[in-house]
Amino acid sequence: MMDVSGVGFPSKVPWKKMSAEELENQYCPSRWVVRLGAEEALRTYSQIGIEATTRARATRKSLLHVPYGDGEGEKVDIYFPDESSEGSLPFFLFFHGGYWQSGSKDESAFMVHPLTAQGVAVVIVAYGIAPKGTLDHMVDQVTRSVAFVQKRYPSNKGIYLCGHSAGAHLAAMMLLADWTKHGVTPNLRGFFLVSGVFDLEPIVYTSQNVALQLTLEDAQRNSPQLKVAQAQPVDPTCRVLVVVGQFDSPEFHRQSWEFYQVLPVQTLCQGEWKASFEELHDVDHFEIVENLTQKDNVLTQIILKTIFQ
Ligand SMILES: Nc1ccccc1C(=O)C[C@H](N)C(=O)O
Repeated sequence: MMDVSGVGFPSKVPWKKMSAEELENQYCPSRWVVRLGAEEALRTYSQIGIEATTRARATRKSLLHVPYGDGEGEKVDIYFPDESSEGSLPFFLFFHGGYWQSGSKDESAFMVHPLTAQGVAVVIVAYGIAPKGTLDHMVDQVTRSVAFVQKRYPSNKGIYLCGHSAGAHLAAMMLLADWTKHGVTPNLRGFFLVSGVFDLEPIVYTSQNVALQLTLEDAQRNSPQLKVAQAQPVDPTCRVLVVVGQFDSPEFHRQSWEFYQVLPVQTLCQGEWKASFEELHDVDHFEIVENLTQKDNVLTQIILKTIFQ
């Protein structure tokens, strides 16, 4: 593709100059894991997710497979702190990753133990992955899951959305949601966008698109990178944290940094979101979430501080 940036200036869209192999590589997070081989990294990730979920279900008060809609698979698992009054709590919703085509709520309860121990209710959200589900439908499902939590727990102490990888994209799309047609305005107080993809155009040219079947128009319509500057701010004190792992690929770093740059942040008194950007030291695309099983982990602590500030 042609470089229109001019000689001597780095292209604003470096991926357009990449070979197909390089683009594929940049958007394959497991190939950037340094501590393990790619396949072993994916296996370990799912194993840690399954163990955390098994533990959460065995030790925490929970409501499992609660429907948030009539569609197949439109379910959430809700985990509560011990001896809590069910409604008056901060709610932390997690949207799993896996390029909108893998992963499930049943292996994604990473953060349940440390967050519920501190008095936070954790909701792990399932959505209909590709090739069965389309991206537009996933965005609609996630929107309905957030509205569902607000309707079920109207006295909540804040709703916090966290997504990883493709799930961070889905969470970011909630900055653009039109809540009026859902009959409720969720009490959104924070977004934790972990190693996300916010401009979907490059994905169209990778093997991920075999299952996704995104057209360029689908990708643009679903790119918060292109839309968020025009979005209505949610709540003046709502926090948006964009975070990426040190060992994430350069394209993943660019995705997070550029999304942070277009967030309409500015100052609190102008009524816009308080945003911050963090590169987490010494973690890759998978460890960044695996470590949420630990209470002393940096990101766990950032999440707790944000919720209880
Ligand atoms: N399973 C995941 C869970 C979370 C986030 C990404 C993935 C991926 O599999 C990404 C891609 N297929 C990879 O091999 O890196």
